[in-house]
Amino acid sequence: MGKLVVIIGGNIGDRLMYMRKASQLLENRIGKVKATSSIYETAAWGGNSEGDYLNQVLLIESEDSASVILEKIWEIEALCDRKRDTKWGNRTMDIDILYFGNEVIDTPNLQIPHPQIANRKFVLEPLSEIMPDFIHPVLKKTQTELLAKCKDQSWVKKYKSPE
Ligand SMILES: Nc1nc2c(c(=O)[nH]1)N=C(CO)CN2
Repeated sequence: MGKLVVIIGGNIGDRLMYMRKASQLLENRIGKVKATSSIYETAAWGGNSEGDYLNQVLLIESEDSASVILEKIWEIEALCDRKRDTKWGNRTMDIDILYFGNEVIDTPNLQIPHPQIANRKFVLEPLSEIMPDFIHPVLKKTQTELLAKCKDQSWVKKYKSPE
């Protein structure tokens, strides 16, 4: 059983609906969701996005290998109306693997831990909420320590659902 940590998010369409749909599909196809962060509203990171994102981190127990998980994630993104898109462009749903236990994987289409974790507040804020003491298997720092050292100035705030 591997502890999979993913971040889900999107910035176009009915953002909350896509977050719920993605969580449900992750649970049905990949494994039981053990913990979820709050949903955060976050400034678009990178040059090509227009609207603000919703983001959430999920901890999932899975029996699949990392490569099987990646294929399932691509299917789930497609079911959430994800179109072929530009790097860092607008999207209805993006699912990124952040950690898979203490595994370190470095292949062209899969890098675990995700190489940008330490640079992104929209990732470290929800990670610190649900697993503050988890030690990054390469950087050897906790999520709280990484957040404290992160230089990203973009805003990240808890999202209050309109309903
Ligand atoms: N705040 C935020 N910005 C992004 C995000 C995201 O999930 N959140 N995803 C992107 C696609 O790689 C590009 N920029």
